[in-house]
Amino acid sequence: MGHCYSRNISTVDDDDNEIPSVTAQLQHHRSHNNQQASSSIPQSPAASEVNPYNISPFHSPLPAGVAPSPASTPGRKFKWPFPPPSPAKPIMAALRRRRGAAPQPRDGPIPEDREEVDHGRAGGSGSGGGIGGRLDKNFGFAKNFEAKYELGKEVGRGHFGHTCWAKAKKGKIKGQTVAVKIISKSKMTSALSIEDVRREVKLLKALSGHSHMVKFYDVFEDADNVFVVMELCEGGELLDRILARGGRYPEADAKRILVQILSATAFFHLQGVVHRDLKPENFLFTSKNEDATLKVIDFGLSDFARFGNDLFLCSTFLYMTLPSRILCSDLRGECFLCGGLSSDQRLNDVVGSAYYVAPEVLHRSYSTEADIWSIGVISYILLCGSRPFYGRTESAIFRCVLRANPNFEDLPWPSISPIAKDFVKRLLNKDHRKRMTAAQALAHPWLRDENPGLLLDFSIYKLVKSYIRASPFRRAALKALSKAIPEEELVFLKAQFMLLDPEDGGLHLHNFTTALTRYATDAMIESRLPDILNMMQPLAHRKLDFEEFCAAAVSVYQLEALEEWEQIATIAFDHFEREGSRAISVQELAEEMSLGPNAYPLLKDWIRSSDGKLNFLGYAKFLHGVTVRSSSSRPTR
Ligand SMILES: Nc1ncnc2c1ncn2[C@@H]1O[C@H](COP(=O)(O)OP(=O)(O)OP(=O)(O)O)[C@@H](O)[C@H]1O
Ligand SMILES: [Ca+2]
Ligand SMILES: [Ca+2]
Ligand SMILES: [Ca+2]
Ligand SMILES: [Ca+2]
Repeated sequence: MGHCYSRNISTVDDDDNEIPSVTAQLQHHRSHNNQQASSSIPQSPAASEVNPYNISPFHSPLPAGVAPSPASTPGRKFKWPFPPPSPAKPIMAALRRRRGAAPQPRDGPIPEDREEVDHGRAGGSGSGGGIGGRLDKNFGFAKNFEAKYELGKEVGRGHFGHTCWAKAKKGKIKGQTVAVKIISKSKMTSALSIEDVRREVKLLKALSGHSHMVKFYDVFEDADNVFVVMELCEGGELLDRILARGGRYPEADAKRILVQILSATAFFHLQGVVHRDLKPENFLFTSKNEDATLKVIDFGLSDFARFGNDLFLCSTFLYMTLPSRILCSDLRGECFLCGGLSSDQRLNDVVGSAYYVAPEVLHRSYSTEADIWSIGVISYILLCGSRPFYGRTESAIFRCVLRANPNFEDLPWPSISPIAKDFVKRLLNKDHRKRMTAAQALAHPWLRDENPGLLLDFSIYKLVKSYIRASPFRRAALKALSKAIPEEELVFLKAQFMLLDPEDGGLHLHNFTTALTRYATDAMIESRLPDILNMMQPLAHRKLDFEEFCAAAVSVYQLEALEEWEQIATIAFDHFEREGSRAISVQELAEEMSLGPNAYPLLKDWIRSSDGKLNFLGYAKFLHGVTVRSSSSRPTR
């Protein structure tokens, strides 16, 4: 228990001495699938000895004898068990306990009962959807699917639906072959699951124009199903290609894949959308060609990003569910479970496949950075053929995600370029605030040359918003910091500045608005981005020149993750000391940081007794808007 290690896809399992031939594996796989289809009897431990999942290089996260999910894609050459996308068990178990029901075993099989788990969300009862209740499953979609399309064979299957080949009988795309994802209404057993399907269709439609998003054509329904008609991607899943190669990509090939993944991600993040289920099964190639275009699919777990209003889980709650001491000491703020919300209000969803799930998804609210983590996991797998976080059970994987540092020492890492390693590490930072954004990742020196062009980074908006709403003292601190920004980051900031189309050397509010409008889809309109723009109102009456833009748009957390942080902070502090010359009291400082009197003892240490100014330590902490645990309120970010 608690062992964290990554696995080599192309090597033998400790427990097995020989790798069976590919054909043998396939035969095992087929017979296993048949077995599953013909009988629902759980496998005995004896049966698991011949279970092909035991020889899978992707180790089953399920305990011995527990059959993996039946979801499988026909025609797939290799099929290793990936867990279903809902590591919701810990939260559900804790809720049950809170309601006085018996706890469920912590390391039991991953729940397949989607109806109960409901994508990891609690609160079905609160939202009016109960099993067997009268749910309105009418979406208002067209009803004449059969008149327009001729359905062919199945091309893929997931936990929520299966996808078939089809041919358009009439209309604009007459004669064209398409893919149809068929989602059964019988699986929609709560208002939330219906809402999820509605949102999946809405997002697919809104994001459809981008070159790395699957193209949406049409949507229909009948009494039993919803039919989502989209572009047919004939090249199969990225997962299959990774497996076919034994998991290792030469850097040049990995880069080609990642640039496509990241440009799609930068695009939907700019729209205010988080995918939440980025994994190699959810990227498809348009054709069988080696250099086929990659497309993102499956917005079934997606949602609009929440910006800056994080909710917190308390350590007691987490201690019950994920026994990790790191979590407890790390948590700050108010728990949304104990902090007065009733338990039938919606939890922050815990979604995404276990292997790709970001630490903050496991311990608090999260946003677009969680997708970046998943891309970090994919990058790691592409480059070295192993998973960075591995465990035999779902909670073992989670512990590993929370505690373990991925291995960058063993083979083949010594042969991988340091710049590629730096790239992966900057995606897999456990602190979501220190991770690169998708637009930054595309500008990283490892990818820069592959890159078709820089993209507007939505996170700039968040940073500028908090800068212009910060106190003058804090802005002065950030201005001092901007004098010490390393060249690499300056290049990125300059590019973002130019993308915002400055006038007479500076940016006005309308430059920010116009730049967003240029890229806006229907998704953006429904997202929180318009709220952020509203909060930038103070910029209507002034202008940010490049120097001040740097102070506003630099991420202190990201700088702090750099090896040179100490030097950067020292240079910045020297500037600040010269310019921020006024003496401050503890009360003033607490006010600047919106902290209560509880924080006074701590803030005292930040102020030099000789002259009442911030000391170096205080300056560095002040820059981060550090959270003081004992204080009654949190600073705004
Ligand atoms: N446009 C498409 N073209 C070709 N195949 C597709 C297309 N869309 C989906 N598929 C196939 O169907 C599979 C399932 O689709 P999708 O991921 O949308 O379903 P799901 O039930 O939401 O899956 P999950 O279990 O990951 O939530 C995909 O992994 C892929 O193999
Ligand atoms: Ca459900
Ligand atoms: Ca699948
Ligand atoms: Ca999927
Ligand atoms: Ca899905």
